Amino acid sequence: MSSILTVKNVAIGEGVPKICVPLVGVTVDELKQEAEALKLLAPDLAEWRVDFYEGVEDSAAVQEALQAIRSVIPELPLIFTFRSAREGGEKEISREAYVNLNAAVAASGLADIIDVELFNEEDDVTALVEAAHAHGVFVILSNHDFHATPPKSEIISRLRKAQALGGDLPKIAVMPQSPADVLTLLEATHEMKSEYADRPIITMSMAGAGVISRLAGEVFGSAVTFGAARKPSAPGQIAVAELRDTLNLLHRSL
Ligand SMILES: O=C1C[C@@](O)(C(=O)O)C[C@@H](O)[C@@H]1O
Repeated sequence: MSSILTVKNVAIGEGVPKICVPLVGVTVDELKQEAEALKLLAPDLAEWRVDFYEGVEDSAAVQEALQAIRSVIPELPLIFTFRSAREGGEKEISREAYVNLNAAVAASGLADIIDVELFNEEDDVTALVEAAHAHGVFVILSNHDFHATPPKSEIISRLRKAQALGGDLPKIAVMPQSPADVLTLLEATHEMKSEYADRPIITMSMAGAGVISRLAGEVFGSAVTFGAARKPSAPGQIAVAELRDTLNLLHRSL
């Protein structure tokens, strides 16, 4: 597999890390307004965090919102993400609902990438990866620790598992308790990228201390960085314009 993943015209894994902006609206109207505001920021990708949406448990309402978002940003690669409460998201839904939700969106042709949490039943993960790929949809296999930073070996082992299970973009977000934890995430990223990954990976250390990891992906090996429009979807996301300036500054220095 190539170490670059091209989604619409965006080459993930090449050059400057790609900027993704999350949509976190509760209603369809809010989502439309957010999508309009996001368009002006011209990010490389958008992520719909469906766990914030009031209609998340109603499949017709999810399709309606997805169509509304798509009508505003038809060309932008779109990630569909239900982030569970146990991994820092807004809600918890049943195992069956999670699988059905993601499978329906993968089949709809309205999202380019679905985010599947690695720590689901392995059968569910494999089934969702297969279903997505059957529809030409890519998969982020993700893991989040909102409390701590696991040891380097554990971070690498989770990213390798995500790759082994067929995730097109293995991803991990961890919380630093100290500057040393940020270094652990950066070292794990660099080692994964240089020793094991045959595809782009996404990593970040969250909150203020971790901001450096959202800026330095091109140096250490993370291909996508999440920036905030109005409201961040996780601690440590910075505004898109500042993010872009810093990414470009680092790119020019390399
Ligand atoms: O997993 C991620 C990364 C993230 O948690 C962050 O820290 O930027 C933000 C989430 O919206 C996204 O799904």
